[in-house]
Amino acid sequence: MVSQELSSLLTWGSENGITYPSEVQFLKTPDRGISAIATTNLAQAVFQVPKDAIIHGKLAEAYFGCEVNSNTLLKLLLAKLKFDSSPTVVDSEDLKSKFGPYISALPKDVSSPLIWNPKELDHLGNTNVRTSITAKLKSMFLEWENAVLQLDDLKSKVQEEITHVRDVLAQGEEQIYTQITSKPFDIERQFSWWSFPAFLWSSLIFLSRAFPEIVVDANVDPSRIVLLPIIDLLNHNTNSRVEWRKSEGSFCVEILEAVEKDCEIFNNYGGKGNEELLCGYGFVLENNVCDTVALKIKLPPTALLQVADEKSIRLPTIADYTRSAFDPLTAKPDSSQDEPITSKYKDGILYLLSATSNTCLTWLLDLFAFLEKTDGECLMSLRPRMQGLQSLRAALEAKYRTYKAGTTYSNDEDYTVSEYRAHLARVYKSGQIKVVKNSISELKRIEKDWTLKHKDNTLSVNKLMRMDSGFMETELPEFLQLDQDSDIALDSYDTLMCLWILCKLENQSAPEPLQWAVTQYTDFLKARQGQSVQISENIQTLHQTLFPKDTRKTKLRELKTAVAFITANCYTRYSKDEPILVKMADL
Ligand SMILES: C[S@@+](CC[C@H](N)C(=O)[O-])C[C@H]1O[C@@H](n2cnc3c(N)ncnc32)[C@H](O)[C@@H]1O
Repeated sequence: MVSQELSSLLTWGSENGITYPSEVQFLKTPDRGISAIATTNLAQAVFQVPKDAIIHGKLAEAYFGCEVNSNTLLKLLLAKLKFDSSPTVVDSEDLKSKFGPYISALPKDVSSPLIWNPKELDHLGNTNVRTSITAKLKSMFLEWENAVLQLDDLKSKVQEEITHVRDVLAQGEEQIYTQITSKPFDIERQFSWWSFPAFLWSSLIFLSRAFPEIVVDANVDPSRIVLLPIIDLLNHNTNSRVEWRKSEGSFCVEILEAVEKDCEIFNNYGGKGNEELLCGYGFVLENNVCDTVALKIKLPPTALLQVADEKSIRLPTIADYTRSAFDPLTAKPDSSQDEPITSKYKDGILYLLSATSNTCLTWLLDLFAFLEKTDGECLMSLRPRMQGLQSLRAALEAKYRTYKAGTTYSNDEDYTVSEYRAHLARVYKSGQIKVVKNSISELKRIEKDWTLKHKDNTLSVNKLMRMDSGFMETELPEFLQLDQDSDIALDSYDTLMCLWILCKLENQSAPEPLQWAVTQYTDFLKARQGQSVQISENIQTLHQTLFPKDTRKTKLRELKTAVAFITANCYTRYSKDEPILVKMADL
C-alpha cells in the first residue's frame, strides 16, 4: 500500500526533476520500511536527483551564515524544517515548503539503539553497542552545544537546555531515556527545533540516509554529507552492484545488474558489519560476512611511544576500516598522519576482528608480543610471542564470556520490548559471539602450529617429568635433603621448575635434549654476576619451606636467581595456567 505521504513525495519528486524507471514501484514492506520493487524485468536502472532537489550543506551555511561545521549546520537545518512551523528562507525561497513533502515522508521511527528503552537495551547485554551508547549521545550533545552556542539567535535561549541535557547525560540509562531519547520520534511531545531532541532526531535521519557530497562536488571535504530524496528510499544489500556518479550536476545511482520482476532493487551501503548497521541504520543482516568485533586497546603514553618506534608494528587507522566511499560520518581524510601518536590514539587503538580475515588478529599478536617483551628480547622472540598470544587469548575469552552471559534485566519498569528490536539485538549479539569464537579458534590453531614447530625449544613440567624421570624420585628428595619418610607438598609448577633448574645445574645431570635449559640458566647467571640482590619476604618464606635444614641460607640467593630466571624465561599457558620454559630463539 502506498501511503498518502509516500505518494505526495513521489509526485513532488517528479515535479522537481527526480527521475527513475517507470517500472519501479515504491511499497511499504513489513521488515524493511519503504522498498523499491521492479514491476517488470529490468536490465538496469538509474535513479537521478538533480542538484536543486538535494539537501546540502551550502543551504545550511547560507541560512545560518556562520562558520560551524557544515554537517552540523545541515542537521540543525533539517531539524528546523521538521519542527519549526515558520518559514526557513534561503535566496528568497522557503525551504520548508520546497522540501515539505520530503520532510513529511521521512520515517516516523528508527530502530537505532540510541533511542531504545532501558529494557530493550538490556537485550544487548554487555556488547560494544550497549557500552558505547552514552558516549555516542555525549558526542552528539557536544556537537550540538558547540553549534547552537555559535548562533547568535540561539545563544541565550539555549543555555537552560544545555545545562539540563548535560545533567541528564551524567545520569543513568533510565533518565536518559525518559528525558531525552524517548522524545525525538514521539509525536505527542513538543520541543523546539533547536532543542537537543530535535538535533538527535535529525542526526538519526542523517545517520540512516545520508550520502557523500563529494560524488557531485569533487572539491568538497569528503566527510560532507547530503540528503537525496527518493534515492534514499533504496534499501541495502551487500551483494548489490551499484555505481554512484555525477551526471549533469545530478547525483546518480545506477544498478549495474538486471533485476527480475517483483524483486527488490537495492542500493549498497558498503561492506558494513552489524555493529555499524545497527548503530547507524537500525537494522542487521543475518550471517553478515562483513561482521566485525571492535577491540579498543588503551595504552599509557610511554608505551604508545615505544610501540610507535617499533616500525614492524602496524597501528591501524580509521582508513584501514573504510571499505566503501559511503562512510560519510566516519571517513575523514587521514590528516592524522602528522598528529602526535599520543593524541591520535589517546582513546585507544581500534582493532576490528573479522570473521573472514585474520589481518587484525596478526596486528594484535604483534602488539601483544611487543607489550610482553623484555629488554633482552625482540619482537620475534619466541617467549614474548607465546606470552602475547596467551594474553590476547585471555582478553578474547573474557569478552566471549561476557557476551555469552545471559541477559540480566536490570530494569523493573514496565517498558514494552519491541519484537523487532529484540531480534536485532539477538542477531547482532550472535554475530559478535561468532567472530570472537572464530578469533579464539584461530589463536588456538596458531598456538598449536608454533608449539609443534618449537617443540624442542620449550619445556613444560609434564615434559620434564617424562624426559627426566629420575628427577622426582631420587634427585629431588636428595637435593631438598628430605628425611626418608618425610614429604614436601609442591603445589606450584613454577617452584618445581625452579628446583629442577637448580638441581640440574648443581648435578650437571640434565638429559641431552634439555641441556639447552641449563646452558640458558648459566648465561642468565653470568649476566647477573656482580649485581646486588634484594631478597623479598616471599623468597625467604619459600626458602624456609623448601630448605628447612639450610639454616646458613646458602641456597637463598640461588633460589632467588632461579625464580627470576623462570619468571623471565617462561610464558604462562592460558588453558592450564602452567609455566613453559622457552629457549632463546626466534619464532
Ligand atoms: C536509506 S533508508 C532506505 C529506505 C527505508 N526503507 C525507508 O523506509 O525510508 C535506510 C533505512 O532502511 C531500512 N533498511 C535498509 N536496508 C535494509 C535491510 N537490508 N534490511 C532491513 N532494513 C533495511 C533501515 O530502516 C534503514 O535505516
